Amino acid sequence: MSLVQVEDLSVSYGARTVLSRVSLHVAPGEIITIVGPNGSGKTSLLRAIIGAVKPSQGRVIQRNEVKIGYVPQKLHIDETLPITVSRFLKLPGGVTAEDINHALAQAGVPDLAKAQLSQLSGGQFQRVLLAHALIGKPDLLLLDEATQGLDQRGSASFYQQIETVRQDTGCAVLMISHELHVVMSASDRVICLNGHVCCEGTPAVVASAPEYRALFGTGTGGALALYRHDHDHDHDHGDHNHDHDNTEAAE
Ligand SMILES: Nc1ncnc2c1ncn2[C@@H]1O[C@H](COP(=O)(O)OP(=O)(O)OP(=O)(O)O)[C@@H](O)[C@H]1O
Repeated sequence: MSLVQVEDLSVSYGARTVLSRVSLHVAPGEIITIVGPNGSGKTSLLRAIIGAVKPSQGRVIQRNEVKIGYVPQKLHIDETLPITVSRFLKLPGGVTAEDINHALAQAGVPDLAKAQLSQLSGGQFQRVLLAHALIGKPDLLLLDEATQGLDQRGSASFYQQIETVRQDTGCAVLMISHELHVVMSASDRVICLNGHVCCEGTPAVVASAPEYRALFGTGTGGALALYRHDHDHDHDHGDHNHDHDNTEAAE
């Protein structure tokens, strides 16, 4: 049974509809990447799934007692606030030192418990946010542009970490990619959102193509893949202003 089922979901802010009749499901252990242009409703979709935004139509059905870990797009920490990683991870309450060490190890930063939050690098901070989401032992991890601000190698390394987490815990992952055409190669499915579900499919893995190497070098360990939209189907919508065909390497 699906962990989460989104049925015919629409989301509006005032008179403005930003998501229109979106349906998708997430199966246990599956990795799904959502791509789409800025403002296409990606964050709104994740927020609707966690119940932070009310649908104007349709519904989100969660499997009984499903646990969701959410890594938000941005988290503003007051840099003058002295707070250690360990203290930050304790904030949900009822969290033991063992839970913290375990989550940090799963997130690939076992030695950061005593570090100051404000002194972490971008990549370390993302991993601490990941650890925060992992503390509740989620069945589903929701990641909103978790690699934004990281360089390609940093993104690849983060994606490899996510893959390890999936292998170790069996959790499903629904993540938003901040790039239209580059996704985690371990994605089982890629869904392109543009207010509605524009199209979906598997990522074309072209790690050996010269174009891919030119873009990403060879040091990413195959964690990144280009995604090419598969346009077998018709597009009746007039609102497609993003470029579908810049990844010739996937041909
Ligand atoms: N709370 C809100 N109130 C009003 N409008 C909002 C709100 N949140 C988002 N929007 C608008 O809804 C649209 C979709 O936003 P959303 O953040 O879901 O898109 P996104 O695909 O995640 O964008 P980005 O890639 O830029 O992060 C945007 O035009 C945004 O300005």
